[in-house]
Amino acid sequence: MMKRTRLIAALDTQSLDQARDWAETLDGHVDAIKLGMEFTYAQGLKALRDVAGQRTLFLDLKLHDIPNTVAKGLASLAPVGASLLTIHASGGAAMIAAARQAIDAAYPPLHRPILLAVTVLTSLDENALHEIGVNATPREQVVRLGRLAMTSGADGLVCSAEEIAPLRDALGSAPVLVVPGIRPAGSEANDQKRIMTPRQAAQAGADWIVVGRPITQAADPAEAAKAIQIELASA
Ligand SMILES: O=c1ccn([C@@H]2O[C@H](COP(=O)(O)O)[C@@H](O)[C@H]2O)c(=O)[nH]1
Repeated sequence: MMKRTRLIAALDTQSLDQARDWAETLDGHVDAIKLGMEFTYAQGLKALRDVAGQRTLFLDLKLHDIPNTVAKGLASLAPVGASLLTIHASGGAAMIAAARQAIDAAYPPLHRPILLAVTVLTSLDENALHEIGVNATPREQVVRLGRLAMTSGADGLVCSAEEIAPLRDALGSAPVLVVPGIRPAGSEANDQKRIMTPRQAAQAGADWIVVGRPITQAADPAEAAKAIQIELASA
């Protein structure tokens, strides 16, 4: 039987009141909330715990530094109690391995977060990759970085829905695949370049999808989340 694709709402705001309000409004309509650098830099770690409460928290800080710094950074995040955490796969094998070790050492075994490596940001297309000196298609680069990340100790990957099938072909069912760049039909792409609908991502085999503005900027965020859940359930 196919696993259900779960919905993470990205609560991208600097405001504590706004994040709390969205989290409460979306209770029962989403499976997890995402807080990232915008909220964390503005409000700090204690506010992450306040907003998350008993909810499943995807803490998307995308750590990318030398191995020692990433390891210490992840250890410092342990009190937040996030269920999913991100680092950049392009930080390299030693950095990813150091992140793995830090999580195994600093987090209690029953509360270890899923360590996700971001492959190629969903805001990048092939031209943008060429501009930063990567002469590969997003698909080739995602599979290359995905393989590196999984052999270095990551539990899963952040990718666009376009790369789910090639990643499954290359790496099988083991990686947890978390997929942003999701746009319900008819909604604006904004700064995202590699996008698919919730249904397409679910059909391709996403474990989780991450949806921000199509929910938070909707006239009725709870209705927008409900519509996405209906789309996921019927995929
Ligand atoms: O490659 C990536 C990695 C992370 N994100 C995050 O997902 C959400 C998407 O928000 P939308 O408003 O639905 O575009 C956002 O928090 C990003 O930081 C991503 O988009 N792409």
